[in-house]
Amino acid sequence: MTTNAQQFQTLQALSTAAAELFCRVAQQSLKEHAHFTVALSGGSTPRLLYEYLCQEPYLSRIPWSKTHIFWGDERYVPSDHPDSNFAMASQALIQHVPLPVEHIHRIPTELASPEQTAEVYETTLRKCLSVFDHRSQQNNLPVFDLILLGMGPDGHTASLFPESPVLEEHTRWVAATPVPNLNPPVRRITLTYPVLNAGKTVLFLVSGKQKQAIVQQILNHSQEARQQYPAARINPSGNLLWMLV
Ligand SMILES: O=C1O[C@H](COP(=O)(O)O)[C@@H](O)[C@H](O)[C@H]1O
Repeated sequence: MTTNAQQFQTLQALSTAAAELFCRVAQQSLKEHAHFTVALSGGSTPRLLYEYLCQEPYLSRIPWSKTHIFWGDERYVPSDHPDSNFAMASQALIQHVPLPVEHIHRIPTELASPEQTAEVYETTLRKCLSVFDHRSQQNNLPVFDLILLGMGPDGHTASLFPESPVLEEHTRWVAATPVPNLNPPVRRITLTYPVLNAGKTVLFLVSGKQKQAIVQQILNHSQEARQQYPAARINPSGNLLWMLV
């Protein structure tokens, strides 16, 4: 794994750098295996990146007809709900680019429960990624070309929250999880560590002064950070990049 951290002065500068990286990874992936697979994150930070990707100079550099979009996590809400990660990405990006509809692999939150949603999404990942042969040699895990992640003020990433039992999940690729301290409780669906850590390039986009101290502890590989902050346990086999503002 190689780790790299970059600090930016503005969200615009961060989003420009992230858009450049997105294009580079997409083009490289196409050379390697004729597809580009990306897992998107939710939250507020990546929205500007998504808006940039549907404009030049990025739009025409992305092989949309060979791109497959997945999600790293989702709230268990309808797909047009204001809290839906799919809805955000759809409004900011997907509706504006020539992406074939069958390449949009959203987390199906219309199913009867978050558990069933997680199971069905895992089956989707297994089917799609075996067709593309995006599997790691050793343990047959799916290997996304690019995984975008964010980090919450409690150190959560995707929907891996501090002290959640899902942090210890080693077998399932997708899991349902409660969100601590929320009333009424909202449930979520998340990719698990084995999948996130199999990513070829993992890019964290983190904004907010209050998160900088946590990121520093994570970058210093402190043992406390590893125990306290789920984001600290993202150690992919591929490249790990942090873009901070
Ligand atoms: O809950 C979530 O938040 C994190 C971080 O979001 P941000 O608003 O601080 O950028 C995000 O990565 C995750 O996908 C989302 O579900």
